[in-house]
Amino acid sequence: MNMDKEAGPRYVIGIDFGTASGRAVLVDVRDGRELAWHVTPYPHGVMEDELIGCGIRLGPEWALQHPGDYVEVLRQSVPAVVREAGVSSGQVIGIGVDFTSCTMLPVDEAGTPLLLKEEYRREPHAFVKLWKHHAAQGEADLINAVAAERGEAFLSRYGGKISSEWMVPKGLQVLREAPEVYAAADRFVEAADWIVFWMTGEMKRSSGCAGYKALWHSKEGYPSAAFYRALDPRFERFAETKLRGEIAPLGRAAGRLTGEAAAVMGLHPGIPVAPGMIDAHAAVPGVGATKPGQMVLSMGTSLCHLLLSDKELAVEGICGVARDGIIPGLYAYEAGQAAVGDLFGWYVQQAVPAYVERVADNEGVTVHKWLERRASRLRPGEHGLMALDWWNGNRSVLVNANLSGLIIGLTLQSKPEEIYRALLEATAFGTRKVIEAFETAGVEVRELFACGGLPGKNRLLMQIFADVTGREIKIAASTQTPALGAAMLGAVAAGSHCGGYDRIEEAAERMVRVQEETYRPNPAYRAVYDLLYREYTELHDLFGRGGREAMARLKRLQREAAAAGGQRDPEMPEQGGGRAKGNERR
Ligand SMILES: Nc1ncnc2c1ncn2[C@@H]1O[C@H](COP(=O)(O)OP(=O)(O)O)[C@@H](O)[C@H]1O
Ligand SMILES: O=C(CO)[C@H](O)[C@H](O)COP(=O)(O)O
Repeated sequence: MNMDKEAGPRYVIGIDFGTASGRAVLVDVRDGRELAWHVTPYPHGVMEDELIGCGIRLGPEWALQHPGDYVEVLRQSVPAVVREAGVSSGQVIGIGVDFTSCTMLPVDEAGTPLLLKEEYRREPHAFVKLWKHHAAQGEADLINAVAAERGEAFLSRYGGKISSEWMVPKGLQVLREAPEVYAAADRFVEAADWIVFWMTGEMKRSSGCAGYKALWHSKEGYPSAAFYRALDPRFERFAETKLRGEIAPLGRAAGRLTGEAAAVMGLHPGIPVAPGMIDAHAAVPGVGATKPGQMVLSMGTSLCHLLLSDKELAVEGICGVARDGIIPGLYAYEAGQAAVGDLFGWYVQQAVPAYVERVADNEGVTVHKWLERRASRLRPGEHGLMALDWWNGNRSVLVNANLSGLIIGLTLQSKPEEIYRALLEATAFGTRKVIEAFETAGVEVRELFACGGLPGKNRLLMQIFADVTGREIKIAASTQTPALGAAMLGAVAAGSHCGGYDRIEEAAERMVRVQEETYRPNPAYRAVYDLLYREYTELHDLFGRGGREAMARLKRLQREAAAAGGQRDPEMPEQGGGRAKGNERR
C-alpha cells in the first residue's frame, strides 16, 4: 500500500471481540484520541443450552459461538467507525484485533470452519468453543494427572495446573466425544487467529494465544508427542498436525488486508493487520503499563490479572507466564477469575425479586444501578454475609472448574442489595488472593490499573476493590482499553515508515492516558475488610483445598441427571452471559 497517496493524519482501527459482542474503535495515531467506536452484538450470542436454529440440546458447562458473528462485527462496526469519525478510509494505516481466549474452532484445509459445511451444521463439536466452555474438565483433570506423573516441566509455567478453558483439553474433548469431527479438522485454531486469517488469508498463530493457552514455548515448542500419546494414543500427533502453523510474534504484521476483506470492511486492500492478541493482554498497552510491578485488572465478564515483571518465578495457580508475552523484555504473568461481571449479571437476571425490577424501573435506573446505590449505604460487615465467587469455577489460584458458588450468613432479613454487595466483595477478595499469591512467590505488585467495562459501570465495585486490596487503583481513561491496545498493535504493525510506530512502548507513550481520578482505600474500612478476608480465606481453603468434595459431587450428579435426559426446561430464560441484549437491558 502506498501511504503517500493520502495526505493528513493517520488512523488505526482496533477490534475487540468480547464474550457477547465485538466492538471497533478508530484511533488517531498521533495521540490515541478515540474518534469513534461501534458495538455489534453477536447475532447468535453465547449458546449454552442449545444450538440456535436447530434445537439440539447442549450438556452442562457448554458455551459455543458462531464464527459468522465475528465477520458480522467486521461488516458492521468497521465501516461504522470510519463513517462516524468522518475520515477517509485511505487514512487508515493499520488494524489490530484482540479476542477472548482460548476460544477455538476446527477448520478444514482451506481455513473454513467445519460447522459451515452441510454435514456438520448440527454437530456441536464443530462449533466455536468459547473460552468459558467448561465441559472439558474431565480432560483437564487427565492432562494434569498425566503431566504431573511424567514430571512435565511445562506445568510450572502454568501455575501447576492446566485449565479446562484451554486448547489441549478442548481438543481432547473433541477427539473423545466426536472422533469424526477431530479427524475432519485440518487444524484447531484460536478465533483470534481465524479472524486475522479471514482478513489477510494468512493462517498464523499469535505467540500470545499459543504461549498462554496452547502450551507452546518460544524455545521448547509444544510438549512432546509422547506426552500427547500418554493422554490417548489417537492424540499423539495433536500438536504436530492440528496445531501446526507459523507462530507470529508481536510487533509485526501477520499479513495484509485482502481485496475481498477490504470490500466487506469498507477499507483499502493492503493495510497491515497485527497478529491477534488475547483481549486481556491487549489491555496492558491499552492502559500504558510497560514497567515491572504494574498489574492490570481487565474487568468485564471475567477478570484477568496481568502483571509485568523482570523475574520469572513459580506462582501458584496462575494461567501462565511468558517472556516478551506482552511487552518486549519483560515477563508477563496472567491470572484470573472466571466470573465477575457475569456473576453480578447472573444475580440481576436470575435471582433478584420482582419488586426490585419494578422499583428500579419506576426510578428510571437499571437493576444494577439500583442495587449499587442501595448497597453503597451499607458499611463493610453490616450484611453479615460472605460469598465464594466461584459461579464459573475457580481459575486462580485453585484452577478448578468443579468448584461452584456459595453464600453463607443468609437469614430471613437478608436483602437483595446485601447479597449484591456480598457478591461484589467476594470478587475483590478473590483478587486479593491472586495478589497475595504473586507476593508470596516473590513477584512484586507495585501499582494497580483497572480497565474493561466494569470500572465505568460500577463505582462501588471499584471502591470495594481499593478497600479490600488496600491499594490505590488507577482507571484507564479509555473505556475501550483492549480495543485501544489492539489499535496500538495495528500502529506497530504499520511501523514508522507508514506513519505508525516501531515499538509498542513508543505507541504507549504517545497514545495512552489514565484518568486523573483514582480509587483510594478508606483506612477505616480496610481494617474490617482484613477481618472479613480471614473469613473468606477460611471458606476458600475449606472448599478449595480442604478435601471437601461436595461441590464436585453436586456437579457430577448434575451431569448424570442431564445425561439421563433431565436437562433444563427449554421454556426457562437464558442464564447470565447469554445473548447480549438480555444482558445489557438490566
Ligand atoms: N452496573 C453494573 N455493575 C456490575 N456489573 C455490570 C453492570 N452492568 C453490567 N454488568 C456486567 O458487566 C459485564 C459486561 O462487561 P463488559 O466489560 O462490557 O463486557 P466483556 O467482558 O464482554 O468485554 C456483564 O457480565 C454484565 O453482567
Ligand atoms: O481467558 C481470557 C483471557 O486470557 C478470556 O479472554 C477472558 O477471560 C474473557 O474476557 P472478557 O471477560 O473480557 O469477556
